[in-house]
Amino acid sequence: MIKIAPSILSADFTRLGEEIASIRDAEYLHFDVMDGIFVPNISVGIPVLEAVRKFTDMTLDVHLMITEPVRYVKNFIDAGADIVVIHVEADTPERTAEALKVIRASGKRAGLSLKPKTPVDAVLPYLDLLDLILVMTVEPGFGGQKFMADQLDKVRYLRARIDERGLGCEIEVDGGINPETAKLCVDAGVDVLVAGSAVFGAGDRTGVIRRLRCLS
Ligand SMILES: O=C(CO)[C@@H](O)[C@H](O)COP(=O)(O)O
Ligand SMILES: [Fe+2]
Repeated sequence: MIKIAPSILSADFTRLGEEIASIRDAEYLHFDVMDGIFVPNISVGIPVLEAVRKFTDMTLDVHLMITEPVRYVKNFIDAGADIVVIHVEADTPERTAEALKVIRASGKRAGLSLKPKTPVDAVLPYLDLLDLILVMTVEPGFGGQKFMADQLDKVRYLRARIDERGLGCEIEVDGGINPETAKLCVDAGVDVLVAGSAVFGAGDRTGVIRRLRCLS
């Protein structure tokens, strides 16, 4: 069963509660955090995550696009994150492993993401520490960009490595996902589809979530 993770980056922040209520058919709520350094944009952070946590019991999938995330992973867990995804490019290998261990030691799910230009084998040393790998299918920083189909080779490669080792790690894709590109991702072996503009740009949220699951 494919999981859908609407990204609230594309939601109407003046009506955030209603927007979250409109996507309760989805499995995860994707929460993008940008620091203006790791990516050329700044989004929302800990106080907004705390407010979202109070409002919903959905699984909160927090995508940290920040440098040296080990400094803040505990704060995001305390604010209510269920899954904390950091970037493999954001710190040294030692501190990346340390951050992943902190997440798991807190009883939360640990994720690692890679940017389009990062080789797929960058995440392999961390496989035993991971509950989720997030393959970026756009350059991180902005919603509404065009899907990069060449990133699906990474998905196929990771699917094979995860399955041959019998791991439970999920593969998530993020960027430019709509009902057409969702089908390509699912065929390549993706478990979780992040979608921002495709979900929040649609009037019928239930219908678009169903179409993203490739059910109709
Ligand atoms: O992490 C990011 C962007 O950096 C994403 O989660 C976007 O928010 C996805 O938006 P769409 O491409 O689906 O509009
Ligand atoms: Fe994201």
